[in-house]
Amino acid sequence: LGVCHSVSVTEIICVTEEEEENSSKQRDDGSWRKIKEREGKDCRQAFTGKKTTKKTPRHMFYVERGRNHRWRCVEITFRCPDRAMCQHWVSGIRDQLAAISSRPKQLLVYINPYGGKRQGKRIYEQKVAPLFAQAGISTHVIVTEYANHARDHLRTEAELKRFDGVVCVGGDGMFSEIIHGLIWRTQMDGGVDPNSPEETLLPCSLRIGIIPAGSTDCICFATVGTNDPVTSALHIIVGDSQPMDVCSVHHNNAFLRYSVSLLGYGFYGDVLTDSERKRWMGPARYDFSGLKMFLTHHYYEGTVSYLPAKGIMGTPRDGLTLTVNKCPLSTVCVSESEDEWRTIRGKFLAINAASMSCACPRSPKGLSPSAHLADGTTDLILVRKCSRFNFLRHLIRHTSKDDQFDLGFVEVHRVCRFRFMPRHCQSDSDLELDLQENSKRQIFSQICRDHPACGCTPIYSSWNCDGEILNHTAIDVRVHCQLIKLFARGIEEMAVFEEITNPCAI
Ligand SMILES: Nc1ncnc2c1ncn2[C@@H]1O[C@H](COP(=O)(O)OP(=O)(O)OP(=O)(O)O)[C@@H](O)[C@H]1O
Ligand SMILES: CCCCCCCCCCCCC/C=C/[C@@H](O)[C@H](CO)NC(=O)CCCCC
Ligand SMILES: [Ca+2]
Repeated sequence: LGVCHSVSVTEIICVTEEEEENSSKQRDDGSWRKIKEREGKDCRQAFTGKKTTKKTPRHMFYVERGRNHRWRCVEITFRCPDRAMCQHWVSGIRDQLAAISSRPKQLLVYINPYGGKRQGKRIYEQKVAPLFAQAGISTHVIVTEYANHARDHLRTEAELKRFDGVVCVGGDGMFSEIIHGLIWRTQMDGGVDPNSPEETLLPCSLRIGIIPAGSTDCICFATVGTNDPVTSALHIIVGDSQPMDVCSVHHNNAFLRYSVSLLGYGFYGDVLTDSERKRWMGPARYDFSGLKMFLTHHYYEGTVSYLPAKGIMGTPRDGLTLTVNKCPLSTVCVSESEDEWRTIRGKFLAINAASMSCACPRSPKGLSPSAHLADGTTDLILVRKCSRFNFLRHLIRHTSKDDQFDLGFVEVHRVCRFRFMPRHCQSDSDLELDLQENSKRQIFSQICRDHPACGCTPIYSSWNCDGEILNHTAIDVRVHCQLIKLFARGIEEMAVFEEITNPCAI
């Protein structure tokens, strides 16, 4: 009593009416249902000014915040002796909900039934579909039958005009399929050539929701704050919008792939190559291959050149984390002239470009904790050849509050473009020599597999591009600011429960 409980209209999922009071009753469809009474006390008072009434319960479903950024849908029952007054409230709430134009009404859903622990279909059917139905969202669901099914459907067939958004049920690999389909389609429809690295790409208008059902799910974790299907479904229903950068990756002016999370050469490339052979292990394959590649301790030589970002977007060492929809005021590569480029040659254990924090349950603060999702930059992290002990210190710091960049062999640059050239790729004659050298080394490394201390190292690693292996090692990467939008709002600071305004609402 005397407690004031308020719910923002933007966080109401729906209101429903029951025609009779708290007892078993017959519904129009002939079935029987017991009305549950829950938590209605405070709000019942707000509606009636009286303590108890017994007529015409109205149920309101709304978002309640739990721990660790999790959201739940909870129900409140209102009772009111005055039917007209009650009706007035219900239709008032419904009108206000209908006026929120950012809420999706029709969604195109792709489910990868083989991602993560192969639970995608069950997760969607049991946890997500009932919420969408309750919120009055209609869906067209496609369960994929093969890899790239979703990408190809989006590229050519999907009737995108019918929908307000696309939902991806799966992991980072499935999300990657969705963005490849959507970005490609958007460029084709707008007459832009996605093969040219110099083209300014057209932003995609449809928002994407991620229902996590993969192995790492780092894009969901880093944009919502948790890997929880119900939380993601609620962010979709309330119509959140979070813009996000996308990197295009080219090789010799030919398009290879897009990346939104990690582009990693060396350690993360090798972990991925090794773990792909162990898909049968499920998510544990990354731990196994991670340990193996840590022990293997390969380093790679090459040249990294980059265009530093300029503007007011801070540095990777700021120690700030992304908070709710704080969009950058300005970003950017002020000039793209050649003399702005910087070049670093060396021997690297890892070259990582993190366009967002890459936070995931393995590393709750991520590869680059202050990386912004939507500032048009990526954080280029160079880990030079060092001892196993030092590399372990660097890795362990991803799991604690310690700064993983505060080590002599690690450097980090906020950039909007970069290129990588493996050392042995620099000219055709070099390449021939190196191919010979590489095959010799590979024979050696075969022989020396059990003796990692002897230092045999293959010449090339591979690029891990959001969990997919790239076919080329020499790449040209460019960040496209806010090319896509998610049904998310970044990670909320726990104190910010009241009205949240989006300074760059779209
Ligand atoms: N029906 C399907 N059959 C086989 N592969 C599929 C199918 N649908 C999608 N895929 C592919 O499965 C791969 C893995 O999917 P997903 O990303 O959902 O799970 P994951 O790899 O376990 O998780 P994460 O990417 O988070 O590590 C993706 O590259 C996707 O292209
Ligand atoms: C001794 C303890 C050391 C612990 C060190 C933990 C450091 C973890 C950093 C995690 C970074 C994840 C980056 C995410 C990349 C995704 O785009 C990609 C696709 O899902 N996942 C992987 O490549 C899977 C990558 C898996 C890496 C292990
Ligand atoms: Ca970024």
